[in-house]
Amino acid sequence: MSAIEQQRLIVWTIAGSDSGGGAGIQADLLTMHDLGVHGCSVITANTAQNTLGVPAINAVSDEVLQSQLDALLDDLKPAAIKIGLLANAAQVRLVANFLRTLKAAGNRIPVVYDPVAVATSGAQLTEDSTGAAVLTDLLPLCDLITPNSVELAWLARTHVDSAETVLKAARSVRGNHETALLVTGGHLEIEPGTTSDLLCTGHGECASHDWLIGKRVDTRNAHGTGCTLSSAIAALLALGYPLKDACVVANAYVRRGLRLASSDHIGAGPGPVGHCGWPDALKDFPEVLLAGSERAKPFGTFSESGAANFAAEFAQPDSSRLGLYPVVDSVDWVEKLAEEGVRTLQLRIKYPRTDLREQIERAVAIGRRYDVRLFINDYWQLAIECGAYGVHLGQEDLQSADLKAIQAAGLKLGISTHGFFELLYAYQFRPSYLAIGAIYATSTKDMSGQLQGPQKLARMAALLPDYPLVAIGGINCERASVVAACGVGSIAVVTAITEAPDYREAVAQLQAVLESP
Ligand SMILES: Cc1ncc(COP(=O)(O)OP(=O)(O)O)c(N)n1
Ligand SMILES: Cc1nc(C(=O)O)sc1CCOP(=O)(O)O
Ligand SMILES: [Mg+2]
Repeated sequence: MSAIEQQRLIVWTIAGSDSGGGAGIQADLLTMHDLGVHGCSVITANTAQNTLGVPAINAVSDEVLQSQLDALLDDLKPAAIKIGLLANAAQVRLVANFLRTLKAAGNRIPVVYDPVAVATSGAQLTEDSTGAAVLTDLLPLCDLITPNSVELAWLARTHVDSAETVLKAARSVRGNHETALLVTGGHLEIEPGTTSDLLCTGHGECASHDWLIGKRVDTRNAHGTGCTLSSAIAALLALGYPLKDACVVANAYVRRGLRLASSDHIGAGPGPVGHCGWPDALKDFPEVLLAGSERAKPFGTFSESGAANFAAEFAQPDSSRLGLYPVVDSVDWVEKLAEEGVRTLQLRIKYPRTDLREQIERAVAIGRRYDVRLFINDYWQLAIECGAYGVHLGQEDLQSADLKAIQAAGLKLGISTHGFFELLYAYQFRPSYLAIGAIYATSTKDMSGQLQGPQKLARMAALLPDYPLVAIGGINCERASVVAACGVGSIAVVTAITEAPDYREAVAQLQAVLESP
């Protein structure tokens, strides 16, 4: 094994072999390789199949299944596990016991289960009694399960044919478990020309759901999409992607595979989905449905209050490259940095005093005098009243702020995002800029669990090449050129300037990085 391969994270697939090479273990290993992890396989059944059907399942014995799991555990410990076809209830219980033992030993390994029950051809792939064992034994041990609507109906023992019935069935399958559920929408067309995946996450009071709407690709080469999606999610979880990010990137990976394999001819029946590398085109990514948009109506998530406050397409800044963007907590800093020729600034006051309005008024006046794009963090009403250039809001503010009022007043709007899911969500509002953070660990604010790093930043920036993008979090003079090379036109900093030994020197260095071609 080469040095590079030894550093690769290991992901297991516990699934059936597809002799036709389009789905099952074969699709899983192609996906894992494509996304940069090392795939190991535990074969549950040697299916005899081609693009026309599945003549035989050929489940392996419990001993054969167990021996593969034991061999891998001895030497090739996984960073994530994907489970696909389990041919009978005994296999479900065996795999569940294995996972239970792993967890009892203190292992925290993400598990994604794609409850393969019916092939795209319509062939039944698992014994009927398997569904009950899945719900009682396996589901509680999984982080995510990814049924399509047919498999969801099979698990929930109900009919699924609309957004409402998908949601109801998904809730009944999840019960009280923390296991997230992603219902893939390839079999059900809720909105013409699109696929709608339902992602249910959280637990108890925090339970929520999101619809991911993607362009439907007109192709018959869709064999193996479920296996590809679930193994892509497992690979991404192994690589440290949060669950929602892993789901939207995997969704795009599959759509890219469908799009690029659409003209292939492999076999006389539906050919395999392609495995075509990292998804770097926005058109392959799903849109995250917003509750206030008209589009939410057929999904039952439309609310009058959401609609009353929904606004998109905010005023664009004069340049998509906002340059150096210091974020400071006082009017003094606004003035000192404006004097240094900084063109974009944010006033971020986290401990407001009684003279907050006056501070904002003074900052706005300085901004006007020096022709600075001055954004006010959080206090959108005062920003409107004082005539600021713009407002910066966090994701959670999007529910409470009056977006229509911000838009009507002509203020620019910047929105914080942390990862692919939030980026896609915030992009629906078409704000004046999108901030991506935290790129590195920062002492200014607790961003643990939300660190992106330059590779993810570059991948996100590639999706929106012409959009005003701002990188923030832990960026200093040494790191600035790496960050700028990721494709953002602006870098926001707090301590790199406010705690610099010489702030003028820091401004000059950071500006030089951002202005160099
Ligand atoms: C440019 C920029 N990006 C992100 C943030 C963070 O904003 P938010 O999520 O609202 O968090 P607080 O700043 O309010 O703690 C920002 N301020 N500026
Ligand atoms: C205020 C803030 N927001 C972030 C985000 O990721 O949304 S990171 C951050 C702190 C930035 O401070 P510094 O430049 O000192 O690391
Ligand atoms: Mg804020």
